[in-house]
Amino acid sequence: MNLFADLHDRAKELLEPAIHDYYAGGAADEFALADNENSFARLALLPRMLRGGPPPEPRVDLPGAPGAAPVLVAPTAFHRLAHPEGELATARAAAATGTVLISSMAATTAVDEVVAAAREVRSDAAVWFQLYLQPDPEVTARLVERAESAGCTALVVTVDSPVFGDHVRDRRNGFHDLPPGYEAANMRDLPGGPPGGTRDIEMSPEISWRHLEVLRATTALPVLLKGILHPDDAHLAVAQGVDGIIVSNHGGRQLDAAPAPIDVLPRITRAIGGTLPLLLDGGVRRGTDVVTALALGAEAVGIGRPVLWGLAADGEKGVREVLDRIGADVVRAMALCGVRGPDDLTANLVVPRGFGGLR
Ligand SMILES: Cc1cc2nc3c(=O)[nH]c(=O)nc-3n(C[C@H](O)[C@H](O)[C@H](O)COP(=O)(O)O)c2cc1C
Ligand SMILES: CCCCCCC(=O)C(=O)O
Repeated sequence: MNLFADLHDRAKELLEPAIHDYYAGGAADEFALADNENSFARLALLPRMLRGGPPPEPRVDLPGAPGAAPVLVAPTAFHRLAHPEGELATARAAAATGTVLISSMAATTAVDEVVAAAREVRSDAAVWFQLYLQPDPEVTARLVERAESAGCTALVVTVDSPVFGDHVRDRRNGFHDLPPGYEAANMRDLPGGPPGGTRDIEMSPEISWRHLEVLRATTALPVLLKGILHPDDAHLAVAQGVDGIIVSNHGGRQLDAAPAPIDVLPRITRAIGGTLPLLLDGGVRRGTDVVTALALGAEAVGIGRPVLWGLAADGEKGVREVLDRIGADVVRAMALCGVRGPDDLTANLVVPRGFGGLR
């Protein structure tokens, strides 16, 4: 049971089983997928009492997103498979709640339309563009131009996908391609693609820090890396001058042996905390999960699947419900912990659950 269980149930009723499985599934034995939520359940919060003060107002300053909610919409692919309005519905709901939307390169709606939908609702809505670096730098450059001219305020480069994870459910269901009538709309009219058609997204083990250097030389937008788990990579990211890190195991969809992000966050915070913004995603399902991640060094967190469940259950209204629920739950969790906002959250509020009472 979590804050979104009813929306997941409704989404499961409405979605084609193979599409539900694509969204819900993880890689291989789904150990990482399960661990993402279970690791939060293994942590407890030590609340402070009688602190006085106004109700918490959780807002954070992020690259290209001042005063944002501390919960972001993580990039997820193919929203039109969940609802006919797809990414447009997600964008409107995110904008209405002051939530940063990280729009996936694998969206079924082009990024300029996504940003326009968000900005119709709120003129300063922050949309970041998620990017898989492509082996052909010309293709990457064209995608970056698209994101820039759409008005995205940051780029999120996903670095955990040198190959696609082994999605066992998709194999079993024969779900390998987008069904007819859908396209990865950002991949239209790119070099090497079919004339007037969409190019495949390539995941390639060739991609290295050198590609990132080239990218950073071609854009003035802040660049965050998504999918860092090893503290040594966090050091390298700092040395490269990136603008932020999202600690993530891709929702358990890539390396199944990867640890839960919340379990490695303290090491990454110790390694590089304070030098650049750290974000986290994977398994965040309650306000207390958000508070735990912020206490352990994250500035903000992303949620992936719950947004898809809201979208499938009730379009824009359903996504809004998800973002409103988690927003209110964060305020409640902070108030119950006796903190006024993210700045009051420190690692000594977090203890292992069942930590031994008087010991
Ligand atoms: C159906 C689905 C599609 C995803 N597509 C992308 C994507 O296009 N790009 C990306 O960087 N991450 C993608 N992710 C990973 C999410 O950004 C995020 O890391 C993960 O969903 C967070 O975990 P959660 O779903 O437990 O909240 C996807 C995840 C799911 C479930
Ligand atoms: C080769 C298709 C790329 C789609 C990527 C979507 C994704 O990241 C996922 O986890 O699914």
